Amino acid sequence: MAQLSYVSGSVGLITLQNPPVNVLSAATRQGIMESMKKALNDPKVKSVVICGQNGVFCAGADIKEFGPNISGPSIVPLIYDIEVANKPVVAAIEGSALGGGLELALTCHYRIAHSKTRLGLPEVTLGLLPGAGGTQLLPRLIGIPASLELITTGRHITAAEALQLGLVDHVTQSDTVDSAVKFALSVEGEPLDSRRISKRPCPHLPDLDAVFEAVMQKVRQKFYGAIAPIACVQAVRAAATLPFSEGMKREQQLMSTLFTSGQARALQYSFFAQRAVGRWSMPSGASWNTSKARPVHRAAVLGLGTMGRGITVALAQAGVSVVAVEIQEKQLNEAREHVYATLERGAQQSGVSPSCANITYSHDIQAVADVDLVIEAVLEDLSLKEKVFQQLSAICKPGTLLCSNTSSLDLNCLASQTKNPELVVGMHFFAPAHVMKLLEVVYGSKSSPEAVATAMQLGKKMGKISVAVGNCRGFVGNRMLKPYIEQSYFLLEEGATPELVDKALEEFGFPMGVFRMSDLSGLDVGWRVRKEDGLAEPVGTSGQITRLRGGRRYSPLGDILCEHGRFGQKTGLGWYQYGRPGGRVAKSDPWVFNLLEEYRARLGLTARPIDQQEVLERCLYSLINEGLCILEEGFASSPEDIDVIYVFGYGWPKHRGGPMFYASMVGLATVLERLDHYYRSNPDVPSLKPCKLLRQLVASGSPPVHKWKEITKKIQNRL
Ligand SMILES: C/C=C(\C)C(=O)SCCNC(=O)CCNC(=O)[C@H](O)C(C)(C)COP(=O)(O)OP(=O)(O)OC[C@H]1O[C@@H](n2cnc3c(N)ncnc32)[C@H](O)[C@@H]1OP(=O)(O)O
Repeated sequence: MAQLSYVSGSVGLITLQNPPVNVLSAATRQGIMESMKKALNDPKVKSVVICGQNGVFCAGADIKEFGPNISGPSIVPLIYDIEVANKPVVAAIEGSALGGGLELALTCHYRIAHSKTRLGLPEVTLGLLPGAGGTQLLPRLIGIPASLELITTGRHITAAEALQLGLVDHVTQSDTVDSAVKFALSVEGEPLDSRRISKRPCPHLPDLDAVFEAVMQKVRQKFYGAIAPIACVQAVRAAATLPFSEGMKREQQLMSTLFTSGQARALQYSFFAQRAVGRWSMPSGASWNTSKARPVHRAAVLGLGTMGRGITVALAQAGVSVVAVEIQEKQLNEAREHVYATLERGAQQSGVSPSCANITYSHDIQAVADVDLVIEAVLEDLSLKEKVFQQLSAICKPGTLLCSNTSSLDLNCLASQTKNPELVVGMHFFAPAHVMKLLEVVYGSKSSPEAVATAMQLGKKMGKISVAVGNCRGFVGNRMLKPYIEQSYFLLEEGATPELVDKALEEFGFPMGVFRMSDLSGLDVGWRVRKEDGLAEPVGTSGQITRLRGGRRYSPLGDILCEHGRFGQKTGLGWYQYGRPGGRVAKSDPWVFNLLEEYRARLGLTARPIDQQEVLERCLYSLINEGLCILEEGFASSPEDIDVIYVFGYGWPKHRGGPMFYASMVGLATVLERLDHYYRSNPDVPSLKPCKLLRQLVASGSPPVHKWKEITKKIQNRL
């Protein structure tokens, strides 16, 4: 797991060998310890170079080993043996130096990095802090403000930025190990005291208290409810105020609290879940490892509204050549300007040149004739989309993949309009499409595994986390949102206010509560769908209100708001008031309170006190229940798929893992008991009826999420 070899006469070369990313597993730690001892005891060796095999230095501790019983040597004493070494030790950094990998490099006396290396201390994203001395060493090397920023965000930086910060000594474009060996030879025999970072004082900061106060406030706001960023700030403060050995003790103290926390478990689960969704499968048995993606050199985007523009930007930024089509001349010109400005802004932020040359614009649908893949993003109207798919099928060259960005329509209806339904898949992007990480890749009953593989791969190329899902109403994300929103309306009917519901959800960790979120996305969108479904009937001011529709309880409150022209932020009025159309600051609106009072009076409903616990239980457990139904029916293949969708598309707080993981943390038996309780008092609300899978999981002793598959498989096989 770590190999010592001898090069250039006097250099001991220690190579970490733990593919794919040389994590510091027990065996690797043991290997480093033994190799280091051997090299230091060998009189022929005058200097040491540490590198990683296959072009990757080290991705840090092995996250899979985290738990109560870690075996093998601990990281901290192991890497400090390096710092105290009496021979110069040089880190040859390429690929990645992350977490414990960077801390290993920090205890070396010199750091040489390849220009393409990424460096960082991402422990905070795993619910931890850099607990192998990172919080004490980094501030001594690069100062407190820069360390606070890197440690509390976990951001990966380039070698160029690392050089600028003083984190590495040299950046090379050529062979990193060769450069490091030459460098090691050049410093053999030189004094090392000044190279030992732990011996340096932390650079003085005159307004220390003010800096830490401001950062703490920022962190509390930005990572609401997350404990790791706060511990990171506290640990860096120890570096600024305590001697090194005391600071290390404080780091360990803070780390031990984080290490066993539920938040750390959730975030580490999420790390592996993000990677697991790439190993997709379909009910037919087709999967990622049996299906080959086609290359997509040229793609078209059809319809340049908000979504189409975002998708165009994301494709261009991924280096795909794009044909952007919009039949309305005015909209086409606006889109061209918008896309150009967005690409320019993005290029300025990332320091690369904009990708505008990759895009051609047309108002003629014939322009898509020779592309490899089309993403349709026209208005969410079934008959319009059906017509577009007929046209695409006639125009495109044979084999072109036809994708729809629909968020709710039946993909099979669109596929049935084409000559080759196997080439049709959904690519459901989230607004803004060039920013949001999530992509739902939707397979219809005839979609080929090759089509799914191609859409998944294209998503990855666009920097998305792509999740393959089945074609049910609303797919996975929006389908689960329906009972969540429904419960929030029922809560208003029973006595809650939008403020109370939103506060409970925001304190849980959502960036916005359900009502503020609905105001942002536009209330008219759901209203249109409900009208198409025959649910939203005009209520007016004197009309009869029926709360039972299609045999189940229905709340027309959202429809009533729309009837008053209150569509949310865009009209300046929704569940809140925003001062002007397009305003963003939500203020309570007495009009809404009056409406709720009148509404309850008309229906003979008596408002009762509702607490935050009830809001959370009803909104979240009904959403979780729907997720479990989706798993039961096989429209998602694993709980990880659902959790990734919710964390990356719907603002579910990352440190709570996702709805499925959260349910397992709360206890599936508790979720079942509470749903049973609410369903008993609301028998006309089917989404509160616990699904079969939930009962079965509880009956099987509530296994952890990664074991659910054994049970879902059994249920799905019986369907
Ligand atoms: C205390 C805590 C200390 C001291 C720590 O060090 S905590 C760990 C800090 N390090 C990280 O958070 C780095 C995590 N890894 C990554 O960011 C990326 O994997 C990467 C940038 C290093 C490489 O990215 P990429 O090339 O896209 O590859 P994958 O992400 O797909 O990874 C390949 C497989 O390696 C597994 N992996 C990666 N890092 C770790 C790790 N630290 N521990 C355990 N396993 C790791 C990853 O899950 C992939 O495995 P499979 O999913 O393919 O089985």
